[in-house]
Amino acid sequence: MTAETPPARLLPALRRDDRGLPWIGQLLEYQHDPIGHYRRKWQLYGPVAPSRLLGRDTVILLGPDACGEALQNRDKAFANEPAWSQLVGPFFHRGLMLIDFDEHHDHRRIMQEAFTRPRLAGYTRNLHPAIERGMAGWESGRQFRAYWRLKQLTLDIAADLFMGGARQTSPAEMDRVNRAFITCVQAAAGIVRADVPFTRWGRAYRARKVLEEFLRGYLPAKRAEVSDDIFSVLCHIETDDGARFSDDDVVNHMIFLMMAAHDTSTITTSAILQYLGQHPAWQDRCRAEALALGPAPEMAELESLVSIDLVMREALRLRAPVPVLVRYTVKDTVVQGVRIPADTFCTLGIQFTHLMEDYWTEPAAFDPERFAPGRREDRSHRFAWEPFGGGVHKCIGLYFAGLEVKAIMHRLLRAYHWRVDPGYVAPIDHHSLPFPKDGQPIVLVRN
Ligand code: HEM
Repeated sequence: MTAETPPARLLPALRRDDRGLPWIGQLLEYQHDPIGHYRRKWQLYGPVAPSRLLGRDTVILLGPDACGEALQNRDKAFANEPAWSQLVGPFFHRGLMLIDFDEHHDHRRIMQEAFTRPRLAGYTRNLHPAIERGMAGWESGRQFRAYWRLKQLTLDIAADLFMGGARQTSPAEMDRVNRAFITCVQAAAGIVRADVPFTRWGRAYRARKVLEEFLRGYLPAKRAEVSDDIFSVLCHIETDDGARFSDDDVVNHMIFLMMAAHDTSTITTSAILQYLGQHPAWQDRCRAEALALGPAPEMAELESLVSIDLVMREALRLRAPVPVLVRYTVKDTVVQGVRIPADTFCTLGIQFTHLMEDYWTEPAAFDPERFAPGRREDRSHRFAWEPFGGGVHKCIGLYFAGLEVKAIMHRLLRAYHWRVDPGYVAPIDHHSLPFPKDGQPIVLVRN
């Protein structure tokens, strides 16, 4: 501590009237209205707020300064594995997000090789046929639930791009694998957190086994032959000094990547669909850009879709697919002058930051121009806009995600137009990642 640094303050005590239910604590209040809950916490305690969740004391970090400190993690006090493993650990263990410090650095260095620009350009070329196949049966003029359609689409894209279509797999087997992924993701919302039959966690333990067996079955073939799907890429990539992934690493990373890639992209595309349906002028503007390109644009062309890019950024702000990050302190640390003891579970309120009036004008309004040159409200603070996280665990797939979302929107806009009631408010389920409970009904009409 320097002479000017004031001594760290103690974490405020949790008020008697702010404890929630026995054991569950404030989980239900969060799930009912996350932003309202965090706003109240911010008013009561400021950026480092005490809470109680599922029988344990928890700290909520609010605002870009507090979240930024944890993400930068200068004193290496915040670890990912002990935090995320409590939410999704048994099902996504040893995925990149659930590895820490030196080991994480080593794995990330290898995985980076799977996301270089030439590789991304290759994935982009494969995206278009996968999207075309996935959207082939979409009807015109009839209502359907957009969220579930898009979820199926992103799963199909992932099967193609990540596993090379898993060519010897029957549709029934692929369906079983897709359902296993969904089951693992849904485990995050489980209250009973053990391998107990008929619970979300119990089902997810069995689903993880399905995924492991499936991927292990393909491993020898993927090791033997080089192809441009991510499964094969993970089998063959190597750093300059010869570091490679073991078979276990490949299986663990594949399971995590499939999970990380599909729900997040589904949430983003479905939010964009809603906002463009409610803002026809933006839809027309985005369509004009999409029509100016050919049917299967290259990576650089997708990157030139300026309006779709602005809309995507705004959708990620308003409906961050990962609204909260979690961390666990492996030693005492200080955030915003408040001492957080070792062994504390912390949540970082990313979505809350995205709606703070200090950094955004009319934060609840859909206004993609706020990201345009000249305004750049996302630069109001280094950590004002963090849908992909920050620091060493920042999303490694963020460019891939942008390309996938733009490729889907490019095809949708060229083929269809649609309207959504301006008064429609998506009824969001906040049990794990935020999704519209009504499946987001929509009518797409062929252009
Ligand atoms: C709109 C889409 C996406 C969003 C909003 C998103 C969001 C995030 C966030 C917030 C993190 C940080 C987690 C933390 O700090 O604890 C993260 C990490 C990660 N994401 Fe994404 N993601 C998206 C798409 C993807 C895609 C498409 C892939 C893979 C192709 C991917 C792979 C990963 C991986 C491997 C990590 C862990 C990185 C590490 O720990 O080093 N994500 N993502």
